[in-house]
Amino acid sequence: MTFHPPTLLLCSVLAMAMSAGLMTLFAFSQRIYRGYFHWTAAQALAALGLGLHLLRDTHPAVLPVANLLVLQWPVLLLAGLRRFYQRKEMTLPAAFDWALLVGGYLLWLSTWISQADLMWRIAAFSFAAGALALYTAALLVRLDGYATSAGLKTLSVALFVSCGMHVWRMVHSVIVRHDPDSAQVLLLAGAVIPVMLSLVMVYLALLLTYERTQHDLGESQRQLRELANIDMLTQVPNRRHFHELAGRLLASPGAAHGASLLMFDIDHFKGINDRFGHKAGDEALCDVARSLRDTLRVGDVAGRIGGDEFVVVLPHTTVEEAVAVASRIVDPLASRPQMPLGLSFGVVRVEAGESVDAALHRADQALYEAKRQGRSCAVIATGDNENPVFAESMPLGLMPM
Ligand SMILES: Nc1nc2c(ncn2[C@@H]2O[C@H](COP(=O)(O)OP(=O)(O)OP(=O)(O)O)[C@@H](O)[C@H]2O)c(=O)[nH]1
Repeated sequence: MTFHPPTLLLCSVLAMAMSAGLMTLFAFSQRIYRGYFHWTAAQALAALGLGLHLLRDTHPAVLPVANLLVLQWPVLLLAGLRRFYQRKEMTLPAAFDWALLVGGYLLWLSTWISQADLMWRIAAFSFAAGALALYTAALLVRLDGYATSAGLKTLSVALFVSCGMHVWRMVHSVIVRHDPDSAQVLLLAGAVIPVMLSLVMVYLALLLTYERTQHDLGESQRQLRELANIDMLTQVPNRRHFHELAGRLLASPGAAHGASLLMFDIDHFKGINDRFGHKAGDEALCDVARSLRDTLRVGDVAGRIGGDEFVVVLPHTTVEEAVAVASRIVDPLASRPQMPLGLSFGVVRVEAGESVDAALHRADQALYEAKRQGRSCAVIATGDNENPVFAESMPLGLMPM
């Protein structure tokens, strides 16, 4: 089978122009990301470069422009990827891309000027194009998102294949140079490579856009969940989320057995707000939350359930051990340089099968009793919710304010 070179070239140009057109159309109808226009420009310029090849027999002077437009493709593709991904993710700076393009182009240009033999000219061009494809593929596989991106994997495979075809084309143009069948195959390869890459590029641009949209959507959902669950001031779970977490914890087999619950608040917090201002009050709340987070183990569940009111569920912990935890929460707050803070605690054991609300109710009564007994202390409540029995308060080392 023989091919008619101008017809083959025209088909390639049309395919590339259509892919550039499709990408442009997509850009105007969808939300696109940074870098997308570089990819579209790479396609359009390569199509233009191939189109100029149609004039090479009648106007040989167009060749230097035509080949530069074809060779730029991997470098503009990388420029787009550098904008799409974080700049720091690429292992080499952009200057390397452009230096390689200039080097490859000058190699072909000097061969074109110095060699009348068409085969050597083809070999030089294939060498430059193959090196650029290999370099681009090597950078892609080192990207952080490579392992999870079908688009990047497809593109890198296409680039490796393209590199292989260029090497094969180079070897054939130099070694099997006078075989007419080979000339046909070389011609076919020269037309197929750009079309293959441009089709992969359309797929990649759509897929990367889709992957980025999915990623952004997941990130927004994560942020929304955080906004709905976490108290923004203190960064501990809010009341609703605490109920969820504590309910799940107490329902888990074994965890409910031997769990304790601590409810505490800052003594005379209203006075702190009134005397030092709301900002100082907010800072006090943040310091309490920090001490709470630093003290808890993995598996403990804490929450801010009111203005200055916090609660903690400690699985596999006796009430005596829970009082020791309370003391550890208070310790750093006692040496606060701005003003020492006093905390009062209600401590209860969570009975097997008991709901979070029932345990909270008893802890609230114990906290009230701790306030009544002079604050800066912990009171353990036993018995049931109707008839709680309060133990003697245990001071937690802070002077009452
Ligand atoms: N700075 C600040 N204050 C808050 C916040 N939420 C609630 N408050 C204030 O916290 C104070 C809570 O005070 P009270 O519940 O009366 O208790 P208290 O003054 O600590 O008194 P005792 O608990 O009896 O020792 C109120 O004045 C609320 O306005 C907040 O997010 N930031």
